[in-house]
Amino acid sequence: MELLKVSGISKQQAGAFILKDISFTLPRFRKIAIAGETGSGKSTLLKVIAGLSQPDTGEVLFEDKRVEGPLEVLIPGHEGIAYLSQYFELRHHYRVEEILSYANQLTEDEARNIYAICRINHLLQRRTDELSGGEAQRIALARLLTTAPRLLLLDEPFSNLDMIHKNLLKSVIHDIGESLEITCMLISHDPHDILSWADELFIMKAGQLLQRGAPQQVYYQPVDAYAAGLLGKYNLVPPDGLRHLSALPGITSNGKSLFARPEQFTLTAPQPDALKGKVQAITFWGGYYDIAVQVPGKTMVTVRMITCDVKKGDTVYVGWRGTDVWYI
Ligand SMILES: Nc1ncnc2c1ncn2[C@@H]1O[C@H](COP(=O)(O)OP(=O)(O)OP(=O)(O)O)[C@@H](O)[C@H]1O
Repeated sequence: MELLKVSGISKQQAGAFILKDISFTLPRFRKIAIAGETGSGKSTLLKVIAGLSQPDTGEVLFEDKRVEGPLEVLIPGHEGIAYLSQYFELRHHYRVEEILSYANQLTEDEARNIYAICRINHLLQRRTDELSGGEAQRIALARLLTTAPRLLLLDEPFSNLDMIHKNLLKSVIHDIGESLEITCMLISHDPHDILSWADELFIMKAGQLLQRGAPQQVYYQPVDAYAAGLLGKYNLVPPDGLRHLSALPGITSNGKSLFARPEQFTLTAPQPDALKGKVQAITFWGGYYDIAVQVPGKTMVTVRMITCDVKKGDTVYVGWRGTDVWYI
């Protein structure tokens, strides 16, 4: 049985589509990351799935039961689905333990396990107005988890967190997936948050589901430049430029543009299947360098290297690392 079946969901606002004919199914215990430019409909999609936003057409089935929208029920929401908004609120002036015990549908041991996973044991005696933003968020998350959801929807959980709290929350979300086996859909703008975590990526564009696939697939085989750009830097060599790169093994001129991540190129010793070029710029990013090289046909390519022993103006040779070639 599928956990979730979304069929033909559309929603318009002032004549424009916020969501347009979205359909997909999800099995249990999956980790789905949703990426898309701002305004592409990510939050609205999660809210429709949670029963918090009313679609114009289409339906959501959760465990074979239709999720009713807010216009159809007295209290919006659906049993078994938990949605954590970016704008969550905890009731003021309560002790954390009280807030948690109101929502709790679990045994004491199970609830303790969730508090441990969410790293909030040390906060239970605090009042809700004595918490940092990151602490309050983990409590809001624990509160949702104690309602025993089977589907957890997280709307940009990493925004507004510093690196330390972001990493802490990443560990929490990782542990939720591992130990509680809850299906989770998460929205994030940052490729670092999602590529390593998700089983599958959903790319949204203008209210539509543009691409769906494993992180490696969407990263190396995006359907277009929009999907490519959401996941990091890339090279796109148009057909005109590609005619001059035929020295690279496996690369052909087929009227399309060559798509390549910077790490698919490398700097190499002079050899027949490498492109002679000149270094135009070097950018240090901490763990690697991006080296902009002008190759034949006046094409600029970015080559990513862990070390860098060249300087601007040097003549270099650009090789292909032998990974699959992708055209868009
Ligand atoms: N309640 C609403 N009333 C009117 N327009 C809305 C409403 N909610 C969303 N929209 C519009 O729908 C579109 C999609 O919004 P949504 O918040 O789903 O996008 P998003 O991809 O989550 O964006 P972001 O990354 O900025 O959060 C936007 O153009 C937004 O202005």
